Amino acid sequence: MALLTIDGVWKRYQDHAVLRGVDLAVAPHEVVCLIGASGSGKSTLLRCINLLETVDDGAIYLDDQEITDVRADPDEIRKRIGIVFQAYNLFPHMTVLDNITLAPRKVHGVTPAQAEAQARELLARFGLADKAATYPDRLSGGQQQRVAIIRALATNPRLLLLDEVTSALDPTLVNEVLGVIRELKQSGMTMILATHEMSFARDIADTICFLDQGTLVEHGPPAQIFDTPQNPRTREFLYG
Ligand SMILES: Nc1ncnc2c1ncn2[C@@H]1O[C@H](COP(=O)(O)OP(=O)(O)OP(=O)(O)O)[C@@H](O)[C@H]1O
Repeated sequence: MALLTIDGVWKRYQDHAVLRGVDLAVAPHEVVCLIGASGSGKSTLLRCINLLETVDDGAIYLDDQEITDVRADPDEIRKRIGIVFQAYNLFPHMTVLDNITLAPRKVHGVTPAQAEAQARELLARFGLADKAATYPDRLSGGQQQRVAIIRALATNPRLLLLDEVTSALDPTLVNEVLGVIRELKQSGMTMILATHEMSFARDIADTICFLDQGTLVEHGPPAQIFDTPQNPRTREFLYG
C-alpha cells in the first residue's frame, strides 16, 4: 500500500497551470527525487503535499486519508509530513535546541522534557550534540541545514520533503548534508526530494520523477531514467 498517493493534482496561478494532473504513488521507505528545469513545478508539488498550497483539482492521500480534504487539520497533517527548504529558515533569536523543540512543544503538545530528550538524541545522531545551546548565526551553513532537517524530524514525520536543501551551500559543506540524507534513507525514512544534483539523485533515489512544465513526464528507477529515458523531453533535459 502506498504511503502517499498523488491523484491527478492540478495547481494554477491565475491562468498559468503549474502542475498538470500529476499522479504519483510513494511506497513506505521509498526515496523519490524530483528532477526538472527551473520552474517545472518541483517546489510547488512539495508545497502542495505539505498543504502550504491548496490544490485546484485532484487529491493527495497520506496513509489513505485525503489530506487535501477541506476538513483535514493542516497542523495535524504537517506533524506527519516534515519539510525542509533551501534557506534553512531557523529562528535566529532561538538556540538550536529551542528551534528543534518549538513545534513539538507548541503545536503538538509534547512535554518540554520529552521534546528536549528527543532533540538531544537527534543532535547526537547527526553529530551536533555540542551545538544545542548555540545560536544559528554561530553555525556553518551545513550545520544550520542539518539543524533544519533535525527540526523537521522532531515531530516523527511519516514522510520528509526536502526542497533543494544543498543549493545554498558552499560545495565543501554539501557533503555533510548529503550524509544526513543518506543516513535517513538507511534508517528507512520515506522522502521526496527536489534536486538539481543529478549524481546525488542517481545515488540516493529509488525512483526518479522528471517534471516538465508541470507534467510528470516519466518516472522510474534511476538507471532507467538516466541511461534509457523513454521520453524525448527527458532525453533533451538530461543530454541536451
Ligand atoms: N506564488 C506564486 N504565484 C505565481 N506563480 C508562482 C508562484 N509560485 C510559483 N509560481 C510559478 O510556478 C512555476 C513553478 O515553480 P516552482 O518553484 O514549483 O518550480 P521548480 O521546479 O521548483 O523551480 P526551481 O528548480 O527553480 O526551484 C514557475 O513558473 C513559478 O514562477
